[in-house]
Amino acid sequence: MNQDKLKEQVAHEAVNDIQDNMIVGLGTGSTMYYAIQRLGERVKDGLNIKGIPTSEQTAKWAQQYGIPLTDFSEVSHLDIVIDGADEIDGNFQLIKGGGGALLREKIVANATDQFIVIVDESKYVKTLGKFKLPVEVIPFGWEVAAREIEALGCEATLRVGKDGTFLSDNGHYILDCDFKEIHNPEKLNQDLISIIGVVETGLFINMVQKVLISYSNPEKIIALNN
Ligand SMILES: O=C(CO)[C@H](O)[C@H](O)COP(=O)(O)O
Repeated sequence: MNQDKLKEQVAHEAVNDIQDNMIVGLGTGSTMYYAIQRLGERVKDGLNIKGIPTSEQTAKWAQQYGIPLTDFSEVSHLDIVIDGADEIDGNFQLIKGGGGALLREKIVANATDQFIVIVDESKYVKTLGKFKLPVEVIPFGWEVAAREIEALGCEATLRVGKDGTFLSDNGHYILDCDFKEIHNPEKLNQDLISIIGVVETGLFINMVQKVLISYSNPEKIIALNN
């Protein structure tokens, strides 16, 4: 089974957890696309929910599929948040931000006690770090922040989009940081966040309640509860 099919299956499984009257955090990325599509079908069939999107792209998809949206001016707690990830390890620690939405994703995930992560088998790793860690930084003086980040033991590359330097939905830059292997994600997160100019990191530490992983051979979805 190809990776897209695995993403679709795990996304559909997660949407089964959504019930009437919930406020739902909607993550970002290609796995979430399938979840939004499926959730839109359930809304069409009468499910009454409101979503909070973690990116402009997710907001567009949600509107396209008829999912009513709300925001933090109306809501302070979310009943459930569903999101993809770039890597997850056996301690439920994550790397996110491949799509550049890590800041809003972390704000939304922090507002629930039901943060559900949906991944295909390729994302479940022994040690984090093969995927370059996204770190969101203020554009002014980003070079200084990058040098301090590199002093922690990585190569930091400024992310480029199709129109030049990539800008997050918040108007910030993203540095993709190649640490190769991250053995103490909690400490690294602390070290990074203490650098002036760093807005947020793609390390999601001790935030996940449940992960759903789709496998192809044999075909199955495994739920791991934290
Ligand atoms: O963190 C993210 C976006 O900022 C995504 O959840 C992550 O990049 C996974 O994306 P995909 O489902 O497309 O593989």
